[in-house]
Amino acid sequence: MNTTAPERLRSSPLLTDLYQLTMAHGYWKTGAHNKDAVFHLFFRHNPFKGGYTVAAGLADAVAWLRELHFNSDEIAYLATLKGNDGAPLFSSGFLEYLRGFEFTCDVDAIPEGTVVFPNEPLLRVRGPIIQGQLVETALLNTINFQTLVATKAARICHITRDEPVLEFGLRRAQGVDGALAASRAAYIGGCASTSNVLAGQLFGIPVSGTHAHSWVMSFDSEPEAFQAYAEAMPNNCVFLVDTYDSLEGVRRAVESGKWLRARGHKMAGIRLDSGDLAYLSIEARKILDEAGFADTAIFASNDLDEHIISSLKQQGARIAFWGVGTKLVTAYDQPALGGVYKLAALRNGDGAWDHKIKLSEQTIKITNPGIQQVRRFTLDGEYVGDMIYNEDGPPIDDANRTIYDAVNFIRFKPIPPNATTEDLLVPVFRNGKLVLEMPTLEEIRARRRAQLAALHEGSKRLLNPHEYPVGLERSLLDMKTALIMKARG
Ligand SMILES: Nc1ncnc2c1ncn2[C@@H]1O[C@H](COP(=O)(O)OP(=O)(O)OP(=O)(O)O)[C@@H](O)[C@H]1O
Ligand SMILES: O=P(O)(O)OC[C@H]1O[C@H](OP(=O)(O)OP(=O)(O)O)[C@H](O)[C@@H]1O
Ligand SMILES: O=C(O)c1cccnc1
Repeated sequence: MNTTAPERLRSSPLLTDLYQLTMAHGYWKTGAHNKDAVFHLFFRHNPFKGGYTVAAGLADAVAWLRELHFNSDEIAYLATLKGNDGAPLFSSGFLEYLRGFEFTCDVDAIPEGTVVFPNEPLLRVRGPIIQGQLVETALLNTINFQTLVATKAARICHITRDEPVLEFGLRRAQGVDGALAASRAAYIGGCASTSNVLAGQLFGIPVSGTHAHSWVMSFDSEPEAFQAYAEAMPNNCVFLVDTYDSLEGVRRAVESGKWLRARGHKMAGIRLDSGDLAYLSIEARKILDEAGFADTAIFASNDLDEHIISSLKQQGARIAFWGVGTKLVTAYDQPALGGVYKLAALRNGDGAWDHKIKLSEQTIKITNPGIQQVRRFTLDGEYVGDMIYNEDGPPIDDANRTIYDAVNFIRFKPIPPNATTEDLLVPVFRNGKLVLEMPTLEEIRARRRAQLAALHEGSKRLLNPHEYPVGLERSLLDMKTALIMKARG
């Protein structure tokens, strides 16, 4: 077996489900492969029972699409696959087609860092159906996970407010790629730094860290450990105080803090990693303040998430830096976003679009047709509703901006006429060529910050958040209803 360069592992066209290739073979064989189609990527529920979601992962999706071609190793591998009769799974003609494959679609997407909601297309692919189909799995893989973790990070950071959240997840993340993607997404979502040094090098995320229990345990006593650390790392001193007795540990840290101060350095912090973090942080704060170390910060870690942090704050915890690992990078309480990718339109022989819906017993799973765009309405700096409309439909009646719930049509909301508008999907690829100047991570973070600031507090609370209004434009609703009626005979 060939060893493949690690970069190719992440950009390979074989990063897909086999069925995408069997369908591609089918489209090619029936000659339908170049029919123009439109697909949308969306999710049906905000994760973590929350009121919003933060889009992330587009940069990786774009990187994958830019590299989309089949090299000779990949074609050779596909040629080895056999059907259940022992004959080759794919015909040599199809493999030749793949050898010359070029991505020529138009892609529009909602930029990373944007606050998004259920049923909104995060990404839209328009072009030959064989291409739109072949990219499904990789797009879902990159966008689902990073969107999930960026949202988790945003929820945690919303609760800590201005107090920095340090992402400590590498050791518990889902493998190497999961860790890197999680560090990137966590930074987009609002974390201040990562402990993952490779993510620091690759993405330019600030790195930070303290020390572990093993450092303390490797000395005969805790004071010796702190003193040796102060001497070795005088400009990065956060002492982990809970190896034996947390409050006694704080008193011992103060002694090394005095040593640091006498030499012009600073005891940056102490870290609590077990026990009652509210009580211990309050007591530690008193010890530090009384010893003249008011500028020494208290760091805390230990299986934290937004709910525990919220409770700790209610208990008056005096924690200034929050180290969060496992529950952030694994999205512990909801390990998948559930984003899907669905066909919405197919061009017919007359050159017009045939709009498609998928029916389901579950109303929520009935897809929305159209060539969708999302229009966001803002009033006095606050988002008041999002309208999903069909770019192929009649012009939007600006005098009637009512949005209709996609699942329950009798729920609707009129949008005030003086609300300003912004269309969220922007061109990313045109005819297979990248046309979007990709934003930096800092720009993405700034977008997330501004977006969350414009979202009503009620949508951001942890418990029973307000459901942000998202609905269909009237003519799209009418089209959806007609398609459902037609499909049901
Ligand atoms: N005051 C508090 N209120 C709510 N949750 C807390 C509080 N203090 C700590 N926790 C959380 O409780 C969980 C368990 O902490 P607990 O003190 O029971 O065990 P621990 O400190 O992890 O024990 P170990 O010594 O095995 O590390 C952790 O997720 C921690 O963040
Ligand atoms: O708790 P997390 O949010 O995942 O944050 C990272 C954890 O990793 C380290 O613990 P370590 O690997 O030493 O394990 P332990 O604290 O569970 O003993 C650190 O002390 C944190 O407790
Ligand atoms: O720097 C730290 O304190 C750290 C890093 C990784 C995991 N836990 C803690």
